Amino acid sequence: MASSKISIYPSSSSSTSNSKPPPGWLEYILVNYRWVIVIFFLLPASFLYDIYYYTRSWVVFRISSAPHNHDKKVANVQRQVRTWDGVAPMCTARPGWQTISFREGAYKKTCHKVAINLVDVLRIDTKTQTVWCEPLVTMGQLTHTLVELGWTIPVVPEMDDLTVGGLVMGTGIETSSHKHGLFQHICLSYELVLADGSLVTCSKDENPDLFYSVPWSYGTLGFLTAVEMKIVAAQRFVKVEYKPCNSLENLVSTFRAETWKAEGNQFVEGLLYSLQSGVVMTANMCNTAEIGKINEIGRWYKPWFFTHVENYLARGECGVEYIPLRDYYHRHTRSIFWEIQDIIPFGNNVAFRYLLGWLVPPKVSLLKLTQGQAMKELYEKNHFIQDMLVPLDSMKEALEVFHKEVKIYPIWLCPFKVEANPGMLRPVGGREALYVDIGTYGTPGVNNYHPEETTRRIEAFVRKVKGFQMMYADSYMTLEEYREMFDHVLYDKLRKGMVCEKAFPQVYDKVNRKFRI
Ligand SMILES: Cc1cc2nc3c(=O)[nH]c(=O)nc-3n(C[C@H](O)[C@H](O)[C@H](O)COP(=O)(O)OP(=O)(O)OC[C@H]3O[C@@H](n4cnc5c(N)ncnc54)[C@H](O)[C@@H]3O)c2cc1C
Ligand SMILES: NC(=O)C1=CN([C@@H]2O[C@H](COP(=O)(O)OP(=O)(O)OC[C@H]3O[C@@H](n4cnc5c(N)ncnc54)[C@H](OP(=O)(O)O)[C@@H]3O)[C@@H](O)[C@H]2O)C=CC1
Ligand SMILES: CC(C)=CCC[C@@H](C)[C@H]1CC[C@H]2C3=C(CC[C@]12C)[C@@]1(C)CC[C@H](O)C[C@@H]1CC3
Repeated sequence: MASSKISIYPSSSSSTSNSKPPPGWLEYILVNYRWVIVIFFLLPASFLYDIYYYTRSWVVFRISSAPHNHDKKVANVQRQVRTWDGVAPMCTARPGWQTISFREGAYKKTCHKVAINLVDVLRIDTKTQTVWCEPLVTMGQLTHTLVELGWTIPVVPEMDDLTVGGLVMGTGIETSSHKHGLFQHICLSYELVLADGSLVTCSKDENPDLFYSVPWSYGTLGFLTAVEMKIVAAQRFVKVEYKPCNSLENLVSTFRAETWKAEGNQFVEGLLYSLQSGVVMTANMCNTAEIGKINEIGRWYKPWFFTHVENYLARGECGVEYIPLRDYYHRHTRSIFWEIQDIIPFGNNVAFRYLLGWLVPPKVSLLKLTQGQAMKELYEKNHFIQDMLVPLDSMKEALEVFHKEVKIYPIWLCPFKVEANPGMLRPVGGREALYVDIGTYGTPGVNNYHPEETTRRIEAFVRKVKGFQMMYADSYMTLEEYREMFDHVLYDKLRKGMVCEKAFPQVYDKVNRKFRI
């Protein structure tokens, strides 16, 4: 069972078990007792960091100073671009350790850095049901602001430190994506500073080529300075129905049927605990709840969500619960999906939860900053973090491939639709199509795991079924393979037309494993 596997270290059967213990006492502690550093340093630091930023955002939003300052801050970005010396290409000055990505880009060391200090929610318009925000606004900050006012965005990628800018320039997904699409599909317009320092706005109707090329371009067409997004009414609870499945066929058919349902099922999610067992969850927002069925899973003493779901499987019972909306959005936040098992092995122990659960999780950025070389290498050799997006019709085959290649459980399953729009992401068959995100995070349970070769085999499978790879993870594709997976026609045209070639790196040189440290 998933909850028993709590080590990133090679299992005795693993072929990578030749990694030697690292030298130095600090590295020894970091590798063998990482939880000491996490509990005594990272958790308090994460807590203080959150308090500072939440207080600041709250004050700024209340005194409404952000809209006024926005123009000045954008002018500063324009000034930096206009005075760029033209030698090294440009990227944002956000340090690599701060990002929610498995690695840091090597280009951050060589590129000319442009500071984008744009961190605020600008305007919420409940009449037009839109919100304007700056690119460094985080998911936690945005939904915190919106939910208090009775609103939310239709797709809330749930790790709270993900930024609007990162999600627009890369991509974002959540369990409502089968209805609303990816994060970029809930965006109505973007404001950008281009390579020549000009400020443009783009939408479906204004500069549509740019609008459709921004997603998945990773900051290689211009600097994002504001985003306009749809908002929808928030309700108090999410009614979640848990459906345990005891065969792969049953799980796949239940998951697909629930995703295809025209009515209801605002959220659909699957957690697979072995190749033959998992739980499909369907959910809808509501304002009232049945007595005795409310579960505030966000409370600090509650068990990790994936272990809670596993109980339905163990009992073999369907179930219904009413989860407060923000607790639902956060359901995998406290346990960083299931990655926290490796970091605080006793984190789900009831005593720990009651005593220190309120401080969890440590910030991903601080974990990255303090992991050291030895820990980084251990993760590199013995850990696999990937989200592969495959057409729903290929779901069963894909899960079998993952089982053969890495055998990691739980697996996160999240359906989403890809609209037939121009841009990097062309749906299979050229028409709107449903896909599933297969999220695999953990220590491979196979003997022959090799980071590059195994990932390359999985990437080849994903290309074969006309799927996509999420680029925050390590991608080992060649340039030709990458261009086969992502349609570069419009992107190339814009890069030429907007003189981006000298101004920004090409996207492959930012996202490929070769260009990461
Ligand atoms: C000093 C202290 C005392 C506490 N006492 C209690 C108590 O008495 N009872 C109790 O139930 N709990 C208590 N808690 C724990 C608290 O309830 C948990 O931290 C809970 O998980 C967070 O709920 P919240 O709604 O307050 O979220 P917040 O504190 O607002 O947010 C927690 C984290 O989630 C992120 N986040 C917020 N909204 C979203 C969203 N929509 N999507 C993604 N990320 C988001 C934030 O960025 C933040 O990092 C305490 C915590 C502290 C620090
Ligand atoms: N649930 C989900 O959907 C999840 C999504 N992710 C992934 O995480 C990433 C987002 O992480 P986050 O830390 O927020 O973002 P990052 O800082 O990692 O940024 C991602 C990319 O967007 C570019 N970018 C960010 N802001 C701007 C801007 N203002 N102008 C131009 N380019 C910009 C960055 O450029 P530069 O390199 O120049 O800084 C970088 O290439 C996405 O790639 C997403 O796919 C990860 C986990 C979960
Ligand atoms: C829901 C989707 C689409 C993706 C979720 C991905 C996350 C589970 C990973 C994204 C970045 C990952 C990192 C780690 C754990 C898993 C992620 C959060 C670490 C914190 C693991 C410990 C290492 O020392 C640092 C890693 C940084 C990135």
